Amino acid sequence: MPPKPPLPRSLHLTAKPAVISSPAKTKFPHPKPHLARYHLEASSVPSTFPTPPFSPPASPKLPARRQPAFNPGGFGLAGGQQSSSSSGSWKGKGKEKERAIDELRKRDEEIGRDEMIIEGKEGKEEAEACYVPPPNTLIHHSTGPLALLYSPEPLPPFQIAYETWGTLNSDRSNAILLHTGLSASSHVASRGNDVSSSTYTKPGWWEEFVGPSKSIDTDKFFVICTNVLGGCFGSTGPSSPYPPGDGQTRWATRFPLLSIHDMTRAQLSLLDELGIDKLYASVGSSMGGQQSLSLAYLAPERVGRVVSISATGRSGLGGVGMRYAQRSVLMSDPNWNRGFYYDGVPPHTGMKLARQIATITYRSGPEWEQRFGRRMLSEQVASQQGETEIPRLSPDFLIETYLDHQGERFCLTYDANSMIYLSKAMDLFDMTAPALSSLAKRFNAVYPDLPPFPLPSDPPSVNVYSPRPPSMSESTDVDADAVLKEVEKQKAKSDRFIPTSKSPHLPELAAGLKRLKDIPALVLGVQSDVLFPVEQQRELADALKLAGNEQVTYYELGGVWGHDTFLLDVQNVGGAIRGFLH
Ligand SMILES: CC(=O)SCCNC(=O)CCNC(=O)[C@H](O)C(C)(C)COP(=O)(O)OP(=O)(O)OC[C@H]1O[C@@H](n2cnc3c(N)ncnc32)[C@H](O)[C@@H]1OP(=O)(O)O
Repeated sequence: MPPKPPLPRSLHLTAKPAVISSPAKTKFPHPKPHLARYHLEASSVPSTFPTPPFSPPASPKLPARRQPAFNPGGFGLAGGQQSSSSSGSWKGKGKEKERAIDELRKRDEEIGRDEMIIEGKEGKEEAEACYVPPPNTLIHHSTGPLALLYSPEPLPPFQIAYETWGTLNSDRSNAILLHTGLSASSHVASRGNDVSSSTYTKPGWWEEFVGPSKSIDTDKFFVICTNVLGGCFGSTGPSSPYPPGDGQTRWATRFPLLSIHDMTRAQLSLLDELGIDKLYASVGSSMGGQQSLSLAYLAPERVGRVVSISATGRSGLGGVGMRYAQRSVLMSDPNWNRGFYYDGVPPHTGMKLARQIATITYRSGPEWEQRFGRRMLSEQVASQQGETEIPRLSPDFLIETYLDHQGERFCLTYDANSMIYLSKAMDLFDMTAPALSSLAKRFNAVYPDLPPFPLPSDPPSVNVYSPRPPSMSESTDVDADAVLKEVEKQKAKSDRFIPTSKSPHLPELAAGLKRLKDIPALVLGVQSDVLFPVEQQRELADALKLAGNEQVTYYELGGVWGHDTFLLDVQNVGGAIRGFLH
């Protein structure tokens, strides 16, 4: 058995106040082998990059199509007329369609991206081929509809795609549920479902973290990862058939607005099917960290440990603004067509630009200083040809070509509507007591017969899977005074507590997280993260402690990888998880 990776040396277990690790110690050059090949000779510029002069991509002319009523919240079925007519929107317009596809193909050939070109057969939705779930994905079918927090209409019976690694032990006590970030599939690692016989060896997005003897050791744990509700890799989402079972067309923006709590309630349905009463741990990064906290809130008795990496207890407005900018550029691509693009050409340009903005929030300026400096493509071309360098308007700084490449690589591999819905769900995430109470109030009033959405002050026995306690049946009103009183109580406590966080929201977040007070928690943040800044990590860790949780482990990492550190830093992030789980 290979030796276990050592525990990170640069990490500090947080005493009170939190100890901050010394600033960036990340080794550079970048340790990833495939980057090593990205030297600065012009010859190493990826062939996928357009060569100068850079001509603006021609927008394929789409045939006019009936515009569905825009209905992003999914309330009612205003866009429903689309369902019968949309697949026919290309009908009788074969030439126009061919021309549009030809133009797209020409453009893709120009930039050497022919392998990504839409492979759709005549009459088949082209976008579909690009985001199929991994072949070994398992599907959980819910037994009933899912009542949603922001919609008066429940989601009809849904499905959740998932993969597993390792073996569930006889008392079903070794299960770890991994929650993904925004755009990932359930494919965390290769050889899922049955390690010994699985031949599906494509590396997953946490390949170095999950496996036999790795940080999340599949010799010891039974690991489950789902594609999130609203995603596009096998779980029900905006690209799923609508009406369900009909298969004629897609939900598109008729899909109801989702909350992170809806996603985790959908996961509970899978845990029920697998017969797992209590998880050994709920682990997630970024949006996955939000899910991890949500699950622990909704079902504290079912979560043995909670891990939140580069996430937050309440979405900060810096992140909300950046995600809004991404959605704005995407939605202004005419091909987005108010979300009804499944029978036509997908919003390639909008997705590409949105991903460029996203990438800026995933990494960091200091990383790019080290990785690219102020070097330019024109410099390389000129030096190769013995000419004087002339800067270009088109992407020239290597950071520009990098962002261009990231956008290009992503834009047809993920569903634009899934991106919009999940990014909005991240924005809406707020675990402060007033926010949770108002969600509970709305949900419990709309669904008086269902198990309740718990109030922050409820004991663990009040949860989203047990019958509504009789005491709650009389009134679904939230006692606003009680919420305020709890916040005041936390405020008074915070005078005696020495927090590292300067957040004015600490007392209300602590009041919201009271249900997690008995669950050992790992909170990990990264100093160079601009999306979920380290202040939000301190806020979360401090709020948990203020709520009475005496088992909070807090790590703050240096390094330049920003938000994506959770995908890259196997030693420190992986080591912290391993130490916490054992
Ligand atoms: C919000 C949430 O909930 S979660 C968000 C999480 N983050 C993400 O989704 C981002 C996902 N990131 C990735 O997928 C990354 O590829 C990682 C983290 C897996 C690996 O990162 P790195 O090893 O640093 O590679 P990175 O992707 O940055 O760069 C490598 C690619 O860029 C290309 N590249 C590097 N420099 C340049 C450049 N100057 N110009 C053009 N292309 C470049 C390389 O050729 C390579 O291309 P390829 O992947 O097509 O072979």
